Amino acid sequence: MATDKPFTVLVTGGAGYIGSHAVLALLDAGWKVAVIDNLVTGFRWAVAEGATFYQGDIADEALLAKIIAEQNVGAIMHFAGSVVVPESVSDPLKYYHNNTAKSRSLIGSAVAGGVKHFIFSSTAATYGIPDESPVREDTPTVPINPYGMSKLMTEAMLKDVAFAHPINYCALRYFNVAGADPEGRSGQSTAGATHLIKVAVEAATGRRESVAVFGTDYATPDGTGVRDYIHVSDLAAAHIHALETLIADPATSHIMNCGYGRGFSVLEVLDAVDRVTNQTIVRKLEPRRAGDPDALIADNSRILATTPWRPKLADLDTIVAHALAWERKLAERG
Ligand SMILES: O=c1ccn([C@@H]2O[C@H](COP(=O)(O)OP(=O)(O)O[C@H]3O[C@H](CO)[C@@H](O)[C@H](O)[C@H]3O)[C@@H](O)[C@H]2O)c(=O)[nH]1
Repeated sequence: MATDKPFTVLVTGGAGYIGSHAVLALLDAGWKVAVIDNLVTGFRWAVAEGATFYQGDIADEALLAKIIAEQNVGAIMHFAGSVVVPESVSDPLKYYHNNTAKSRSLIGSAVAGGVKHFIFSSTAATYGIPDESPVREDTPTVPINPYGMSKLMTEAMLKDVAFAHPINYCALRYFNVAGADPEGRSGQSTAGATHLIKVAVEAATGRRESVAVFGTDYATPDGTGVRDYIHVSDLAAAHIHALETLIADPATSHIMNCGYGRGFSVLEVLDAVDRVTNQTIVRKLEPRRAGDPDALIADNSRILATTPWRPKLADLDTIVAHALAWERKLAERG
């Protein structure tokens, strides 16, 4: 595609769930895209054809230097990392290695290669169990697991590096990411997923017998946990708006929540899945899962005020319908 964009965007983890959607959104917006992914949890087929693919490790400094030079990389969107919260509790060093140490190496490669812009995939897990919801960016960050801390440490590195070197950054703190590309080009494929909407559509397509409802005694209207579910394609679009805002104004906000500012309970999500599929999935009421806050909803006023990003796919049934369509596609593939 002909492009008026000034440089290539390098997407780390572009074969993964969120990264592959960012690649699609960048290509759709006319950006030139390169992807680096080690394919440990990502899939080669998830990388859109228009992107130049490099299989390798983000901490491979020689490879990064080569990619940055030969692709004229001016921005990095950094998604690569480990993302399973309970695993981060049982194997914290894996998270400090994959998410923190390797990010340190990648940021070093960006500075050495003269990359000017860095968009970082951060998380609402940096807030831990906040005292109040909606959560603002200046709500204290007190992660309750190594996953959240590994991301918060990377935010801290970026802040210090951006002060010392000619690179600017934006860290996007995601709330609960769900759904799939509306055109069916990508989706969430990880086996053994634990995320509610993924689990629920697996049940709706016969890959599981039931869905556990973890806790019915939370301080929420129906007693089940409330989360701010954001469509993965809206999230991908937020990255492009963050990048374009950063290019226009390097002093723009460096931390932005990504959510819709509204929440749904576990039971409301399961009801949506029933509505969309016209069936009733089996609910198993179980005790609370360790470390789950009652409610986690983004205050998204900063990203709305700072960038032109606006939610387009916020309807819960739409999110579920897209997740379901992708799940059916996976089932057909076997
Ligand atoms: O089988 C399930 C799975 C989840 N839940 C509940 O559903 C809600 C959402 O859970 P889940 O989809 O697992 O997401 P979270 O635990 O909210 O964590 C997400 O949001 C975090 C940010 O706070 C990110 O860091 C994590 O990567 C991301 O998984 C919570 O109330 C869970 O207790 C169930 O009741 N049954």
